[in-house]
Amino acid sequence: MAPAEKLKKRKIAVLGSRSVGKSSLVIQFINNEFVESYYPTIEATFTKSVKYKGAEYDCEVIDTAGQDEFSILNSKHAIGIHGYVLVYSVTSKASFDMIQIVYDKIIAFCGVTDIPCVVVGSKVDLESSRQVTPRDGEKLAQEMNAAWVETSAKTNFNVTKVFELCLAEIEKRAPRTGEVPQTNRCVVM
Ligand SMILES: Nc1nc2c(ncn2[C@@H]2O[C@H](COP(=O)(O)OP(=O)(O)OP(=O)(O)O)[C@@H](O)[C@H]2O)c(=O)[nH]1
Repeated sequence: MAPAEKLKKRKIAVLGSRSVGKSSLVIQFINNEFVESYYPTIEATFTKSVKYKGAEYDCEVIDTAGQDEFSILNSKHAIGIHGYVLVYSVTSKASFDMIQIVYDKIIAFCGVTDIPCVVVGSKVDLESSRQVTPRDGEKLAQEMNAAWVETSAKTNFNVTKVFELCLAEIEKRAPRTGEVPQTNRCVVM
């Protein structure tokens, strides 16, 4: 097998409201650690090789700054991205409402009707502060034709699963490997 066939490059962007635990999720996935203190992210990119369903993936994970309804989608978070991890906190209804807004921005920017995506309810260890039910999370993901999962970066619950589900969503739509994701939008650089 040629090296290019062995290692499939996949670029995954992690988006969502501020402080929902995007960095914690990514750091738990990459470094297997949880940091309690909060430092707002500007942007950080991490790489990790992941073995999934017999194939080796070279994953580039982009941890973005938190979004709100007024943020403009950064072209770097749309062009060349294979899949999306959209994170809300189960303890914040406002962050859950932001998922649809962010999703709509990606769809509009890319000029497509469907994107490989996993909707993630984070901080599930804080059950007593829950504001978003699993049923609501799952329903929203279904409407987006996306996967859905609840996680805790703190207890390392379902963290790897997030990225496996994202790879599965990517592969579902792009069975031929190594393709650069398509956008229908012209971009003036
Ligand atoms: N209890 C609990 N706290 C968490 C979890 N994940 C993150 N946190 C805490 O939530 C706060 C924000 O986490 P970050 O990972 O920095 O959030 P973020 O979404 O990257 O934030 P921005 O960079 O501002 O967008 C930190 O104090 C974390 O320790 C979790 O699974 N459980």
